[in-house]
Amino acid sequence: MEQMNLFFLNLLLVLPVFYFVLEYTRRKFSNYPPGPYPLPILGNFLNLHKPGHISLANLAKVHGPLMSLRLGAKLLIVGSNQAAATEILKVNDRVMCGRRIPQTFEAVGKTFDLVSILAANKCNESWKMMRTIFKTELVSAEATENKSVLREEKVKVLIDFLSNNKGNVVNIGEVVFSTSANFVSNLLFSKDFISIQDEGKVGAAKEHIREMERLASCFNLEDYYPIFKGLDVQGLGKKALKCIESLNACWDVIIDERETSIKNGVISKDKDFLDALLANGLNKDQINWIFGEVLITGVDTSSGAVEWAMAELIKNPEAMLKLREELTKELGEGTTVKDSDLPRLPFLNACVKETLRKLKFCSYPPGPYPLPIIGNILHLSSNDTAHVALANLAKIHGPIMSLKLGERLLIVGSSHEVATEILKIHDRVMCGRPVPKTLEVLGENLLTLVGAKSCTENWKILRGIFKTELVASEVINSNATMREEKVKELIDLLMEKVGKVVHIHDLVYTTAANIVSRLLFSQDFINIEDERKKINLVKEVEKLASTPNVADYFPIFSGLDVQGLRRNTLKCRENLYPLWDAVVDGRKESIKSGGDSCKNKDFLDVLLANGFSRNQINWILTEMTITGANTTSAAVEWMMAELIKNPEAMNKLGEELAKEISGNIVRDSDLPRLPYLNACLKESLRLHPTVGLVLRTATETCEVMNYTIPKDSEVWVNQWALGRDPTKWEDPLVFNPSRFLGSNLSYMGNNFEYIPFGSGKRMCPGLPLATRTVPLIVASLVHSFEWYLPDDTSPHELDMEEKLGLILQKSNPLLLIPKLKALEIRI
Ligand code: HEM
Repeated sequence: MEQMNLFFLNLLLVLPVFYFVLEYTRRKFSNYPPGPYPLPILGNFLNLHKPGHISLANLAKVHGPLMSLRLGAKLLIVGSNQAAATEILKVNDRVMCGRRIPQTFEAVGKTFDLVSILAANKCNESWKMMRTIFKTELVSAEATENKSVLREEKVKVLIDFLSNNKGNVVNIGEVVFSTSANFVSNLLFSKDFISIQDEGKVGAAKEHIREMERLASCFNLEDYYPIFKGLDVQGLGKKALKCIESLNACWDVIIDERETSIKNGVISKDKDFLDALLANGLNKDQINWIFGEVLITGVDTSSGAVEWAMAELIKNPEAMLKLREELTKELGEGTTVKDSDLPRLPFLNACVKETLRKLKFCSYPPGPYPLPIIGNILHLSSNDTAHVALANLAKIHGPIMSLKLGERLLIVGSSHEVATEILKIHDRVMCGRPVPKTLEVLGENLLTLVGAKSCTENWKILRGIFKTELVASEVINSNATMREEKVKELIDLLMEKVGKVVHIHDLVYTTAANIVSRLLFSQDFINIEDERKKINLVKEVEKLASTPNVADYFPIFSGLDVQGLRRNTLKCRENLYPLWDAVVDGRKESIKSGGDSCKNKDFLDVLLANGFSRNQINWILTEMTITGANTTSAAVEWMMAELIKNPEAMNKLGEELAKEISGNIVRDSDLPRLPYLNACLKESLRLHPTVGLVLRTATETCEVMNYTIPKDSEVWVNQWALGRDPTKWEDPLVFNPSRFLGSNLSYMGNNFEYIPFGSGKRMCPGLPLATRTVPLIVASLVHSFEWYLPDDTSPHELDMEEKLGLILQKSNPLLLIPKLKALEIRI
């Protein structure tokens, strides 16, 4: 056995040495250009941690303008100066005319016997034929000149559309996409492809085109490791086939119509690209592919350039003014720009050139080194919880960072400037929320606020109902007595536990869940005495929803349930939904029998009146209980922990309560007279924002702090890091409620150094309820009892370790012993 171990140990030592000797010899005798040393198997992948073009530019500074790198089993040569470019693209152009086609499209090519311009791997006969047709039919000087009227017509449709939408928000990228898609489609087959009004269709076609682009640029193991060739382990080939089929369906009808017309002898005198392709004997699949290629290369690039040019002009009012002046001077007020006017507009031309120059450099924010395949997952699985790990990374990489989590791009903002850009300036775009694949098992049409992937119609309706039925100020005021009653039940229970150790979070959880359930369906959900089973059920759903699901980061796993999360979610639903079923059935019965007619309508009544299904209602009741109960109890637990750890603050709060509260019970109406209590709440939320990270997704591509944030990237704002930013807070780690006394700083989402409730469209709608419930509970606990740590632990030994699930909670639950105050406070 020992000998075996020794053998393997020797092998381990010898293999790397052998590899480096081999690589050294190969380099020495192969005369490849210089370059960074490749690692075994991986090669130089780790050298490309920034967006490829930037890493390569940096490497060229070290290794020279002509470099060689190894990517897995592939050799890559990179030229980075004029001389290298001339040698590659001019002197050796004949030899260097191949193009690498990603393996992702290998299956597509084989299935459809494609001909191609963009994706031809060499300059073969079919490529030559296609290029000739392309040049003569689409982009020859004559064709360009002939089509100037067509271009002007399409631009006029755009201008008319914008004139009809004066004062409305328009998505420039989308409408220009239609204009440029129709211009190209008229060249291809003499028809508009997309109606400018039809945003939905624009979206679908655009999505297919974008998906193709994404798939083409996706890292595919097969490209670099021949051992994987043909296996499609990442499922990219399968996806590409599906995407092509969806794209093809868009113009199959057009090709069929044209073929029928030609068969029937109906031939238009203006021949177009489609006529030329058919005349050259291309079949339908081949034509579909060529249409796809031309649209991908022609439409998205032009509409993207217009969108960026407009964004630059809006961002630079001086340039916009100068351009307006040029247009007025050359063309006069209010005239339409003609194709023939362009040569007289040098500043316009300069603006386009400058946009294209900048576009070349647009890149993702900096960030730590992503490993192949797993990306930066290890950076978030260190000993620190995600918010702390990200705050530490931000100290190195800056307040806006990009990380790769498997195949997902994650952008993280950690300063108030970045938070302002994400949650205020780009709020409309950043209003998506990442939703774990685990929850998809609950059905497609979930009724959800927190889990709405974007601000859908159902989300709007639900947020409206939430605001009017749960947190409108008259509702909050009229429910004050209910909240006081629930808190009194908690205090009464604690009276029976005087001298014993109590679990603060669990006790308050019941109170908070019942306050929310009273608002939702006018009943208690959990028996205050002890209903651990129900608490556990709700917490289990929460745990499943917050457990990272590999399928979210590696789409290859999306059809599987490797961690059993979906199976367990279904199991949980089986146990939880019957509890809601009983509530909903009871309500329906009572509505039928007319018994509810004199009762004030609650949230459930409104959901039923809006015709939401049983499955939808069950989920929203689950979600509301989770968000309402857990955030409130975690906030109370943190606030009590800080008060215990800081006896001075506890004494000061006790004094304020003794002075201001006339009876034994703290009332809701007392809260405005308790500024120190309010300051304690704010300070506790600063150090322990209950959500930790504000999670969003970008619903469109946009630019934040001059970096590109692509559509569908996850965007997190680290509110924990904002609350502890030493450039914004004096002694940021010290619990000092007095910093908020006399300060205007509020949690209403306008001060971006302090956003415990988030900000913008998706800001916490429960704020009015939380900011009345949390201080009422804490004030009642402090006013009624003295609090001690078990086992004579001294306050400063209390640990404040955190754990981050859906919310940021105390890692070790706060266990305290209540003792009656010297002057007994009880009614
Ligand atoms: C101290 C207590 C609480 C804190 C610190 C808190 C914090 C937050 C934060 C940071 C967000 C994300 C905001 C964003 O994306 O900009 C959020 C969302 C949300 N919160 Fe709260 N929350 C609290 C209590 C509550 C309560 C009591 C309820 C309900 C009864 C609630 C319901 C919600 C809902 C429904 C959302 C999702 C809104 C949407 O996506 O449209 N929260 N909360």
